[in-house]
Amino acid sequence: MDSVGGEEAIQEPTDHDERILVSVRLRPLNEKELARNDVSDWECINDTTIIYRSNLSATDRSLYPTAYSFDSVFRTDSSTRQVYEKAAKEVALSVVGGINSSIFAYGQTSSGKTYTMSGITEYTVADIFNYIEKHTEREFMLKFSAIEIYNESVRDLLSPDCTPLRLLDDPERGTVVERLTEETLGDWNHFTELISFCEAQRQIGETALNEASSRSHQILRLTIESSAREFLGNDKSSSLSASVNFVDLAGSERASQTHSAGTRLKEGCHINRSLLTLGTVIRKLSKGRNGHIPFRDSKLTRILQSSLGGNARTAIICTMSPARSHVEQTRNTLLFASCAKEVSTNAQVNVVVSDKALVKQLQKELARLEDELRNSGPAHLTSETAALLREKDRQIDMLKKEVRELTLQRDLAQSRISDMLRVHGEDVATIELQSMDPQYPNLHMRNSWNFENQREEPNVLSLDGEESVRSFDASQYSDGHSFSSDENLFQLPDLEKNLLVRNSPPGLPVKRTDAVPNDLDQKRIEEQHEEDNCKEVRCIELEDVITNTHKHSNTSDLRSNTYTDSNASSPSANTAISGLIVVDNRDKEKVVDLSSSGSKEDKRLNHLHQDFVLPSPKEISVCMTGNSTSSSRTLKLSRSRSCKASIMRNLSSDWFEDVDVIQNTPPIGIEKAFPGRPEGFPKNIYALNYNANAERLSCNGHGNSVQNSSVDDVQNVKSSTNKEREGTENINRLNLLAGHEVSFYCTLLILFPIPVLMAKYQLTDPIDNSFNHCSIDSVNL
Ligand SMILES: Nc1ncnc2c1ncn2[C@@H]1O[C@H](COP(=O)(O)OP(=O)(O)OP(=O)(O)O)[C@@H](O)[C@H]1O
Repeated sequence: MDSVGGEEAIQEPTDHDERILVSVRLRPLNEKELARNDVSDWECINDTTIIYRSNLSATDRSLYPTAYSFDSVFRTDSSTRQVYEKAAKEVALSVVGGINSSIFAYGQTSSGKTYTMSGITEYTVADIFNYIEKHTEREFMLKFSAIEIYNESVRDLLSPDCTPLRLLDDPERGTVVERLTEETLGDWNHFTELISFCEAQRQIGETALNEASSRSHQILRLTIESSAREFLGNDKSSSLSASVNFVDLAGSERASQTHSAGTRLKEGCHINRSLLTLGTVIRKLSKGRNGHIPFRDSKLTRILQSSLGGNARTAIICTMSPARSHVEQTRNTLLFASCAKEVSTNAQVNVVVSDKALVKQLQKELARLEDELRNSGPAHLTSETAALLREKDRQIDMLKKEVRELTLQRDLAQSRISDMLRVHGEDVATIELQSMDPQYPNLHMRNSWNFENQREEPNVLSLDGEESVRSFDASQYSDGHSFSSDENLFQLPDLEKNLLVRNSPPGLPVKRTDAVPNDLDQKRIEEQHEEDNCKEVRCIELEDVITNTHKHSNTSDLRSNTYTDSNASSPSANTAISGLIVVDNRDKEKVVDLSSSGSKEDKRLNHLHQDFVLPSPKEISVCMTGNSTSSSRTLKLSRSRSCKASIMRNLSSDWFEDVDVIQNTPPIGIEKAFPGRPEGFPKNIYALNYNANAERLSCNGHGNSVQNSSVDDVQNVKSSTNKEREGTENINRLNLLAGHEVSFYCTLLILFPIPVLMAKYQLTDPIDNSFNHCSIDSVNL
């Protein structure tokens, strides 16, 4: 039911909340009460106040009030007409003005609810008929319906069918009863017939307190629709529609008082339960509409929801018995009434617009909108706006032409660039093929660029395979460092290459140097990497600074003493720290190539190695005792560009020239006590590799005489350098001391490059290879 405010409102809508009108009616003592000499303890002292006259005990006086005030109180001698006139008429007759209204009768069983509500219903209907008769300018339509809620089932009292009815939620009308009979009320007689029919249908039972006790809640509804006869059939036609509910509640009762059992007891339970919900709703509504109101906890409150706190005017008449025997039930009724008078409703006039009026109104609105649309067309464009649009169109055409020209120029430039790149790529390929070393094809397998990046940022590639390869040799280090070892890469060049290619992330290009580059940039990058690769060479400069006289100097001591300020974290730095490794990628690549190639040279080397007998560590230690105990040296490691340059030169044929020089280098005096090593031998160490066993042996102190000798050898080398001028005399002394073993060394050195020997010894038998123990690389002499 729409409530949009009407053009024909016959009553001003109530824009403010209105309290429920609450009255109390006190009935006289009935025959049964008089028969048991029950006394009346309640008295209406005025039109609004009722008091409890009996003397209360101290306890009851603190618990219960003695006076209750309401909108109206009616004495025992008050007629129903008086109750209606004062407590219900105004509210009930609001329905004729389009306002919903409800009249409740609430009280304990046999208190006079039915007696009161029957009279009020009749008076109301009678007054409505009178109103209709007086307002002939309006056309009215009355519809009557009646339901009862018996044991929580809704029943149509105007229908002989006792089938329970369902409750539906209508968005406009709220809760409605499905298939409820609505009888159009014709006249007074018709009304009385319907009332009589409803009374006959209602569930009535006999209890100890009431011979004709209503065992159900009864709701009689009268709906009134009215329209002004003046506007009937024209555009201004509208109607008012409202309903008035006459609610005769079942009486609250105590089974002990009603002596109910069986069916009556069951009825009493349902009655009390629904009344309890009604009391809860009223109590919550009396405290405001905040929070949840349990309207849906019972069908009674669900049906009366709008009447209790919505769009309706409501009046509650509480009936009570004055008998002392019912004082407790009477107090409950007064408590309910006290809460109910705090509840507010907000009733509004319900105006129903007719379909014809609604169509007229919509057509008028449509015409207005169409006019607005026509008036906003292009005909109303000003000349200034049209000129602006033409200018914009001209600019758009110019921009389109410019875009076409630029597109042609771009395509031409791209074509030229493609031709240049094609020609340039062929040149680069030719250059790269020519630059590859046919003797060491595997040198390109190890890309220095990748190697450099792996050393600086090992996590970039995150190659599991590579890490596993590195960890293989890292485990050999006695100090537990897991840094990468270049030697590991050299031992497995092909594996690394495959891993790099296979395991490289998609976004990270892995460059293989065995592939021919296709542009000059690639070649430039490789050259740059080769340059960077050379920078990786660490050189060890020996200082003849005698810091102490450690008798058993070893590599670990050297490391701890020398690199006290070394915080290098790169693998290169770590390598240098751990084992005094000097890395020259190119040297290593050559070593790998030679060691893995299985060449004749390699086989010869193996053969020689089998026949090669080194002096025992003990013998060397004895021989070196004089120098090793006299001084130990602090090694100072530093980058040296000159060292790098020297190494790069020695990688080629210059290396053999140096061998000749070394071979001709006169021996020095130190070799007097070192019969197993030639004087010039250290000069040719380019890439000596640290071996874990070396460090392990070095920890053995005096037992590692070879390790000790390696340090002394360095000193001896420098000493010998200073003494080369002594000539052939020293050579003879060296030959005398070294005997045939020294000669064998020299011969071996002449026949094979030192790096080949070093690599071979390291790879084939790293534990017994005494060269590894020297751990000195690239000595600048
Ligand atoms: N104000 C009154 N004056 C004289 N008699 C009354 C009055 N109110 C009620 N009675 C009588 O009391 C008896 C019980 O009344 P009524 O049936 O209306 O009570 P009730 O509240 O409807 O009971 P129930 O809840 O059991 O239906 C009836 O016989 C009725 O005539």
